[in-house]
Amino acid sequence: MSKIGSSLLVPSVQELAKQSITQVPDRYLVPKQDTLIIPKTSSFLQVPIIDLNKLLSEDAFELHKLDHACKEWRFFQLINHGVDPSLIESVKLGFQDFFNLPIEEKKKLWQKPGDIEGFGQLFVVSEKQKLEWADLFIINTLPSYARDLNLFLNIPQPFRDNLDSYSLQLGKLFMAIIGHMEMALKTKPNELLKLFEDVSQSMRLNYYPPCPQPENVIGLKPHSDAGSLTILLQANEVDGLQIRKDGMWMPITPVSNAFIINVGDILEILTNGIYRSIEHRVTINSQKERISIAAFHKPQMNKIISPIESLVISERPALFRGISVADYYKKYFSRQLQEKSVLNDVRIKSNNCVHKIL
Ligand SMILES: O=C(O)CCC(=O)C(=O)O
Ligand SMILES: [Fe+2]
Repeated sequence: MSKIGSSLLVPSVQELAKQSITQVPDRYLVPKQDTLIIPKTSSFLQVPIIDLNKLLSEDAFELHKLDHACKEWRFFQLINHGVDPSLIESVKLGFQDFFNLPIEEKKKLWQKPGDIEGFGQLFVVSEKQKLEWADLFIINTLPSYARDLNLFLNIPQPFRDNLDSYSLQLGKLFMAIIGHMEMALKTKPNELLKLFEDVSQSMRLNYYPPCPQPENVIGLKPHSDAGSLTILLQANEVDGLQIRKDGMWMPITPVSNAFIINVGDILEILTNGIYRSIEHRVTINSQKERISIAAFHKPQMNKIISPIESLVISERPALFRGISVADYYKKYFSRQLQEKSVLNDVRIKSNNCVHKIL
């Protein structure tokens, strides 16, 4: 498979954090993040919780809740999702061991110049740019024939097999969610689903070490995900994820046994802006490491993405021009992560209507 991007090689932050430094190197120091935060105790703002069991039993109210969550929050937590809880536990434990492998072992799985899979970072396009306080492991997981076997087969067991089962279960879960979104959006049957035949899934394992100056670093800059839907597993009990809500940042504490699901750019394009991608960021803790696994889902690289037919009507003309998935990702990986800048590039600019950028 041809490669869709690369990122400059950077040192491991996990190794740096092990050295008990008191002063963070300049490359990671960012201006203080805007801290307009919605307090966690704010009771009027409840992150939507969607129950997949209810959706599967054709509960009309739950379908309405899903639609509302995607329109108003662009983000929800999913319970009763059907993914095997013992598998999830094994994946969490496997993740810890995987990142705790000796650095010599991890180097065998490090990103190669010109590629993005493996241990490393993303969106590093200049030696001068500020870096995030995190290490990643990136891997294409579905369809299984698209896997880089050199990388995949070098993941130690039993983590490799667990990651394999986890990726298959999440792929099915993704299709179930999209199927329900299609019903909520009242598209023609299969209009969205058919784009995701042989769904392409990649995973990003995020490891955020503790930092002695947490307010001066950022774990993950404000961004929207490029894919259609992200299924995120917060893999330990440390908070850090924040979503942008009404111009403020809202910290998210995962509900137990739930997945965090968020709308990405490609779904915003396909739904003609009815479901919009959500900006989010990750802050760092002074004492504790944080780990998470994001699974991104997109149509195959050669597919053209543009607003689907039933969602383009005279009162709502197409908001985005068509672009191939491959070209979208090439843009995404060729620049620093910056809010919704790539999506804004494919937005149709019209004189009569000012489209909301966020
Ligand atoms: O670590 C998290 O909670 C969020 C990760 C994320 O946003 C991403 O991997 O795109
Ligand atoms: Fe993200």
